[in-house]
Amino acid sequence: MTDPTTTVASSGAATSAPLLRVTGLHKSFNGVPALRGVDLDVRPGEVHGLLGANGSGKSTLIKVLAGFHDADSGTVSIHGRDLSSPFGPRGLREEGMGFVHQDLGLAPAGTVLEHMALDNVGHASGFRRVDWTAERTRVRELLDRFEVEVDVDATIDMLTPVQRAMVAVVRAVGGQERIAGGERRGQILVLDEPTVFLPRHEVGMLFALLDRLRAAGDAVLLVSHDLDEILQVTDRITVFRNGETAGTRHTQGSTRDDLVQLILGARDEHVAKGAAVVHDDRPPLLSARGLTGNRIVDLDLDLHAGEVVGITGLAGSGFEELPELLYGVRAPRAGTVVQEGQPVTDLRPAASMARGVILIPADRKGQGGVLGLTVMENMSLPFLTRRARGFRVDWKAIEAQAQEACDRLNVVPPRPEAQFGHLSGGNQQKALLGKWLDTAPRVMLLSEPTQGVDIGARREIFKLIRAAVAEGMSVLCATSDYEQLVEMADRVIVLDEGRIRTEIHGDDITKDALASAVYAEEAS
Ligand SMILES: Nc1ncnc2c1ncn2[C@@H]1O[C@H](COP(=O)(O)OP(=O)(O)OP(=O)(O)O)[C@@H](O)[C@H]1O
Repeated sequence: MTDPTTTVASSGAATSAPLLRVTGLHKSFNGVPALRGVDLDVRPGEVHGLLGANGSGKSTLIKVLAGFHDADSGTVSIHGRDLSSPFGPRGLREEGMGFVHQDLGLAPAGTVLEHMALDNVGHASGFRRVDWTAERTRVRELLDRFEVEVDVDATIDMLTPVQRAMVAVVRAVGGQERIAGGERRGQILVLDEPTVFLPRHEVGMLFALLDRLRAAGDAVLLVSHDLDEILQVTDRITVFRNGETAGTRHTQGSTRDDLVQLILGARDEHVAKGAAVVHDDRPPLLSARGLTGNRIVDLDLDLHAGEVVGITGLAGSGFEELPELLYGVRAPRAGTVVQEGQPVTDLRPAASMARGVILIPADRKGQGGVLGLTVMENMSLPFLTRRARGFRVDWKAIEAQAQEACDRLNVVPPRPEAQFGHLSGGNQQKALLGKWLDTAPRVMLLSEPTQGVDIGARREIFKLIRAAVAEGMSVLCATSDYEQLVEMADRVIVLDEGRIRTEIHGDDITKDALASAVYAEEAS
């Protein structure tokens, strides 16, 4: 089923000898294979995309390279030198690899200088005096070289999101430069979904930094689920499918459909949104009047049965805040909320849940699920009391329900007893969504619901949500993912500085229309 790696003649980076070559790498967890002989090569001066459905093995490969897991077999060669796992706790860092994970690994109170110096200080053997003057010069030079304009004495919490991401990138590259010493070798930087937490308008700044790494002869392995982003920024793309390499393509000449086909092993199946049957003859399921929060100012909103309402805007425009205000995670400064004609007096999460209003937060690891519990335990949390008879909990019924939900949602692995924290990110999100849909909510408040979710699973999630909406649920979806809004929303509200700038309906919701509404000049 594996399609041999395509080698297309091209100029420059794509034809030089690889900086990193992975051959036949295997890794199983408790006898279940996660990597089944993957191959990958990354060349100097290229940004190489790594794509694959949730659970296809991308993170497992990165964790092997980073020394977090040992591979069962296979080789990795860097700069032409063959190495075999285990690579030790520092992984291949000493060999010139740097890793930037989604959370960036930066402490809010630490300064840029402290973070960048940490690698040198931390790995010196025994006690060593830190020559702060020399470190300051080195760090400034490094930041200047990559044109990252930040004050080395600024603490991380003073930086913008993209500045933080750029510091993490330069830190990863700089750390290896120092370790390698002497003549500068090409570095290999692994970036795991770096744009997920970035405001849309800042993504370009990070990509410009990747261009500078490319020009310096470094290589970047970029993991992402965003096909447009991958097509925009990479030179070549490797796709994993079920722990195998499904193929490698040159980006130039590849289309979205080609990639979807490689990822899913099937053609893209667009889910038609269908005409919404909005019940605006009845009282809205949820209304807000004069709602004011930290960013949102005096907002009026009605959510009717049978509709998906999108809300978007620039980062900081307030759209991110709305689900939390309506759910009661944070108290509004002013305004009223009415549910089906009844004023809401207790606007707190537990009371919202009891009224059938649920929130699925963006940060699923931090807020949505309990990593140490099983899938079944996570899925059953919302209705444990309903499944209890006296002091006894009907675990058989819970297990049957969890199994049914895993099958329906295509959760991999489809085992309710699997530990939730061992599921890939997208599968965690599907499991969480499944549990909430099973509570038959009246109103679902979503915040970036398919972040880190692969294209196949996204479609499944959209289908489930549309089905629940057709039954009379109402959805508010706060996201900066325009594609998601095009696919899902019946109308989209665009916020600007906390106020409604415009509203786009039905077929007028296109990526272009959303982008121009979001970025429109103040004059509008
Ligand atoms: N520590 C672990 N224990 C057991 N199984 C694991 C562990 N880590 C990963 N797996 C399994 O290995 C497979 C590959 O997961 P991996 O996280 O590498 O996928 P991924 O491609 O990174 O997915 P995503 O895009 O969702 O992040 C999955 O089936 C996952 O459940």
